[in-house]
Amino acid sequence: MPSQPDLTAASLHTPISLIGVPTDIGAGRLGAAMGPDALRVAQLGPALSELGCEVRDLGNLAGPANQRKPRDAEHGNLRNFGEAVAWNQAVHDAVHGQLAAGRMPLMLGGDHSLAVGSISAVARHCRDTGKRLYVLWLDAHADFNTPDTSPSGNIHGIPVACLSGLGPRELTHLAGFAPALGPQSLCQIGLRSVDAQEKHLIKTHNIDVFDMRAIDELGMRETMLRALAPLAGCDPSQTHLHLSFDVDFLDPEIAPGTGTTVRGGPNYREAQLCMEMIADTGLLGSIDIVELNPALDLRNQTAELVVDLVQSLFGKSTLVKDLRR
Ligand SMILES: NC(=[NH2+])NCCC[C@H](N)C(=O)O
Ligand SMILES: [Mn+2]
Ligand SMILES: [Mn+2]
Repeated sequence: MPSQPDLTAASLHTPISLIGVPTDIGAGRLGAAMGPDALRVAQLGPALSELGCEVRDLGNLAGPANQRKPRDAEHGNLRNFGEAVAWNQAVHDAVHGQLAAGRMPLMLGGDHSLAVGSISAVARHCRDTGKRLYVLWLDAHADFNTPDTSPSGNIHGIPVACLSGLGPRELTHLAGFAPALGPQSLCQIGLRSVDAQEKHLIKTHNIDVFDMRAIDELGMRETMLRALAPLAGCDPSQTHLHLSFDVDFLDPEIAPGTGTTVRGGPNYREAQLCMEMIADTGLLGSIDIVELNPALDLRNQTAELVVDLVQSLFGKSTLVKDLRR
């Protein structure tokens, strides 16, 4: 029997701020800008209140309009660069403000480019407070392209590189320093579609990766034990765990509502176990939910699944003999 986690730990009691980021400026197709509302329709806020969390919905951030442009040689051959920078500045400021106020920011995306802003803000907060930062990146993709290697020019494919200090200064230095994230502070799980040059970068940067082959071989339990091992024994008051959850991490059979599906992802129970083991750490300090695309969803089923999984991050459990939940 594994030792029981201390469920009185901080994260269960940290008040939550929902922050809508209605943009798909970094994605190849339109629709993720409607993600925040789909999560609200699926009752994300009430689902967390039901678990005893204090939840405040701060509404949607404002940002530039979705004027989609072609790749632009002046901006590293990326698409919609200026707009993505403006959105990320807004995200950075909002997240930093909520953390400073002692609240847990939960981003309702929006495409994955927003993670540059959110994680930069978390990194800045951790530097200000002397906390140790650890990021779990759940995704079918590595999002480790640079402007030079990106096959698409889509900015949602480059956030991990930007956070690692590779990319345009406007995105690498949002926190005021770079890199926002050292390789020891990042672990990627669920990868199954990684471009050749991304593989090279992951290797040279020595990023911890549990790809789908690892999950197949180890199972989700052992994968998560290993992914969370660097946090063993950490003092909750000195440690900040950030979860960046790309909906395409999930198998498209259960989560069709996202723009870049890749088959062969975690199933419902594997995803639940993953969330429950993250919850058990008691260290969760901030979350991105990204790439939900209601235009591609079926009767909001992907949004409802995400709400179900987020409930597991906050203590909903299938453990029968644990009366604390
Ligand atoms: N956040 C995502 N869904 N990213 C998909 C990235 C796909 C591809 N690697 C690219 O750079 O364009
Ligand atoms: Mn992805
Ligand atoms: Mn992603």
